[in-house]
Amino acid sequence: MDLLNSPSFVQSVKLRRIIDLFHDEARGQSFALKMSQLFLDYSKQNISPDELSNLITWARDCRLNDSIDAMFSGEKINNTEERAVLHTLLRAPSEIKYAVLGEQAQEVLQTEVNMASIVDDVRQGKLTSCTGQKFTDVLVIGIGGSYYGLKVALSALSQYQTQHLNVHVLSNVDGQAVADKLSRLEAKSTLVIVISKTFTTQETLLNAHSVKQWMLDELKTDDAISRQWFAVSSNLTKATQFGINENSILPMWDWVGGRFSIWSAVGLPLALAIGNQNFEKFKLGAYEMDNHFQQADFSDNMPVLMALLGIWNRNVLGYHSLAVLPYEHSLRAFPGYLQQIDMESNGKSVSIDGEKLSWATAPIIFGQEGTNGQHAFMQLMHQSEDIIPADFIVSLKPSTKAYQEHHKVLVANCFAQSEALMQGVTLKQVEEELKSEETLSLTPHKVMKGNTPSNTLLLESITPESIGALFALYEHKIFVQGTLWQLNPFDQWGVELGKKLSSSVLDIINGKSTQSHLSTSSIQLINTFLDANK
Ligand SMILES: O=P(O)(O)OC[C@H]1O[C@](O)(CO)[C@@H](O)[C@@H]1O
Repeated sequence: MDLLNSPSFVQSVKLRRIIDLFHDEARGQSFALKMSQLFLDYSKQNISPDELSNLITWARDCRLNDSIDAMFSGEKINNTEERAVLHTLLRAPSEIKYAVLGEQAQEVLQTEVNMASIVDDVRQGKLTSCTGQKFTDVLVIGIGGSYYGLKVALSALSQYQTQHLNVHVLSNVDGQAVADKLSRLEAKSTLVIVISKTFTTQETLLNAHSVKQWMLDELKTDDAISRQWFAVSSNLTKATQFGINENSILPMWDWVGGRFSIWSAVGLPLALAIGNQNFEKFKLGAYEMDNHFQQADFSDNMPVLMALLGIWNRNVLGYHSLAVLPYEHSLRAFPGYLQQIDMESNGKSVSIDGEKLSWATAPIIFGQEGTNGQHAFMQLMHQSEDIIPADFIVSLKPSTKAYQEHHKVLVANCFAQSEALMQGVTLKQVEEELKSEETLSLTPHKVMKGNTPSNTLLLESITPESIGALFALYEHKIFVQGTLWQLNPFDQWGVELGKKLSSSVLDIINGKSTQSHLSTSSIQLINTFLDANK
């Protein structure tokens, strides 16, 4: 990755004041881009027009276009798992599905039809529980990619949800999380959906077994499982062995990565909440972003620009984190979702061919809904030595008609924070401000470094389309970065050791084995736990 990284050049860019780049009065306008319901302002990034066009040329020289075509045409770009990466197909029209998948497109389309009819039957009360009740609640059991996209989309589109059906998502294996969920449910009116691509994930299976036992204890008939349980998985055998009726299992395919799977039948709980039409609009918003991504020149291509600016901050300016700041209560889970989709995709140090990489890759992603972050970590972002680039996300229209004044204040804070992060306060400005002698000692404490780069993403309003486009925007940004970092963004081998060791620890805890290659620290912890639970 032969990016411009002569130390003197990098130093000159870091010392440059972003605010000085606005001497070019057209900067605000030229460093902004509108795509359907999204507007991206990247003018507060620490990059000049020439530097950006060099980056774009570099991306072209890296044959990024070929990589994009390879993904959309179904090449097995996930080489370590020998899989294609075709989550985009799930939101594409059927003719494109047939063009890429051939006959298998039939199965995909049939699954969409089956899913849509389940949604209608449940929402219209045609599908009822084993006691004949209409369903009032849906409990989703899944983790990681089988949970996060749903969690975000459900809260983001809460205003599009029917009042008759509450959707709950259970991911963590902590018994308290299970107890909390079940305490709000009645077995006779609860539909359960187990989502697991592999149907082997420890947390999901234990949660599913406990919920199954709860329902059997409550309803005392196996009918409950065959009538009220659905599964979404690529492992139909395991799902049926668990006891779910074969006709109630919706397939996933290995060419859909877990963290990119909300567009598949994994979206069933979302469609149940917002209806089939809104779910189609959610996919349509993403499909529009797919077309933009495939067709727009890189200089006007939102995912590519966000990816390149992220690489500029990471690999040229050496910034190690990215703060994701949604000034939108309904998007409060978005930073967590990005932690999975970005850090599980690009959190790697080996190339797609297995070579050790000599450059940095995925940034550390963190964030919180605005304005909460301002009263938490923004102090560090304004005054610590570390520069932490940020993505601000805000809707122009309030999600609720009430409290209009609140939205003005929210938006004002959002715009103010990106400006404050850029401007900062210099020593001279502080001194000028601090008129009186006695406060002069405060001067150094009030200096704010500024020069922190940021993007601001405006959504016209929170709609299924705009949220679909937002998801697809970040999916493609992450794919472009992984490609230009020459790694495989679609596997996650790094999660395996923890899973393996958790089984060894559990075996010791359950007295099934004493043999362990664990450290004396972990052995001590286990013994302390066992003593406490004697
Ligand atoms: O859908 P599954 O197979 O239960 O996996 C859940 C999650 O676990 C992971 O494999 C990580 O452990 C994620 O990639 C995946 O989304």
